Amino acid sequence: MTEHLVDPAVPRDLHAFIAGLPKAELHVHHVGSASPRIVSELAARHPDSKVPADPEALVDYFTFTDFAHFIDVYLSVVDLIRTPEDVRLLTYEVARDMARQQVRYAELTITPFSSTRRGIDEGAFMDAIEDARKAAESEFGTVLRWCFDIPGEAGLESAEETTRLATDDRHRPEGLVSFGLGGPEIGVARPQFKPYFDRAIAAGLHSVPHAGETTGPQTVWDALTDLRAERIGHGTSSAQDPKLLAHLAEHRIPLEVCPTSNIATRAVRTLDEHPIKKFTRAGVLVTINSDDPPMFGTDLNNEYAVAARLLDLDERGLADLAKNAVDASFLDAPGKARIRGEIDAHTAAWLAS
Ligand SMILES: O=C(O)c1cccc(C(=O)CC[C@H]2O[C@@H](n3cnc4c(=O)[nH]cnc43)[C@H](O)[C@@H]2O)c1
Ligand SMILES: [Zn+2]
Repeated sequence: MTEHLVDPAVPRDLHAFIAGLPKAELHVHHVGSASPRIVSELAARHPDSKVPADPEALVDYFTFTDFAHFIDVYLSVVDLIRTPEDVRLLTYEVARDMARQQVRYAELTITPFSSTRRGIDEGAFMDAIEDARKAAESEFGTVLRWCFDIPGEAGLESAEETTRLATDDRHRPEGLVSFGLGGPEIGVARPQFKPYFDRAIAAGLHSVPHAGETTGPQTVWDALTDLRAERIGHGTSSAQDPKLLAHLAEHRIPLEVCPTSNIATRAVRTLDEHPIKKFTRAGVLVTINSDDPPMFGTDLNNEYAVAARLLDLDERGLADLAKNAVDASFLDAPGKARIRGEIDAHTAAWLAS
C-alpha cells in the first residue's frame, strides 16, 4: 500500500482488500503514467528540458492551476520521450506499476501523433509499444491494449495523422482496439472529427472520445451522435442533464470516471462535489480510472478507495465496480470471464477470512 495515498476516511482493511483486488483499467494515458522515477531518469538524460529531475520537485511541478496548465506540463513530459527506446522503457515500466496494483488488463491511451511529429519513426514507435506489450503480458501477466487518441487542439492535421497511423495495415499494431480524442475541449468541437472516427470505426476500432470533462453536456451528446462513442472519457458534465443520464443508462454507455483527475485539473471543485453518486443513482455504468496517476498524485487503488468513500461501498460493492470495468472493456469473452472469476475468488477468500 502506498502510505501517502491511504485515505483516512476509508478503513485500512478496505484499502488492503482493494490492493489485492484484480482490476481492469480503461482510461489511463501512456505519458501521463510515467512514474516520478522514469520522469526524473528522462529529465536527467535531457537536461535542456524544463521538467525537474528531482522527484521531490516534481510534486510542485505537477500542481496545476487549471486544465490548460495541466496540458502545458503534460506536453513538457511528452518532450522527454525522444527515442523508440524511451517509448519502450516507458511502456514496460507503466505495465510493471500496473501489475503491482493487480491490474490484469488495461487499455492505455497513446497519442502517436505527438511522438511522430517530434521525429520518432512511426514503425519504430509501433515496434516499441508492441515489444513492451508482449513483455508485460509474459513477465507480469498484465494484458495491455491500445487506444490511439487525436490531440484535438493540434488540429485536423493531427486527426488525419492519427487516423492514418491507426488504420494503415503496414503499421497498425496488433494491440490496437480503440480510437479516442483528448486534450482541451473548449474551442475543440467534437463534430469536426466525425470523418476520422467514421474511418477508424470502419477499420474495426471502438470509439472512446473524451467528452464533458471541461465543457457541458452538449459535448457528450456530440460524442454520442457524431463520433458514435461506445464509452465516454470522463463525461462529468452529463450530471447536469437528466435526459442524457437516462440515455447513458438505457443504452448502457459506460462512463470512464477519474475522480482525482477532475480535482487536480480543477474540472470539479472538491471530491464531495463530484457527480459520481448522481451517475450510479441514475443507473449509469460507472468505471473507475486513474487518467494520469503520478501527475495527479494518485494510483488506481486510491481511485477505488475514493469511490468506496463517495459511493459508500463495502467489499462486494467494490468487486461489482471492478466487474463494471471488465464488462465495459474491449477484452474478448474468455478474458472477461477469467478476470471476473479472479475478482469473485479474491472477494470470497477475503470475506471468508
Ligand atoms: O503533441 C503535440 O504537439 C500537441 C500539440 C497541441 C496540442 C496537444 C494536446 O492537446 C495534447 C493533449 C494530450 O493530453 C492527453 N491527456 C492526458 N490526460 C488528459 C485528460 O484528462 N483529458 C484530456 N486529455 C488528456 C491526451 O491524450 C492528449 O494527447 C498536443
Ligand atoms: Zn484522459
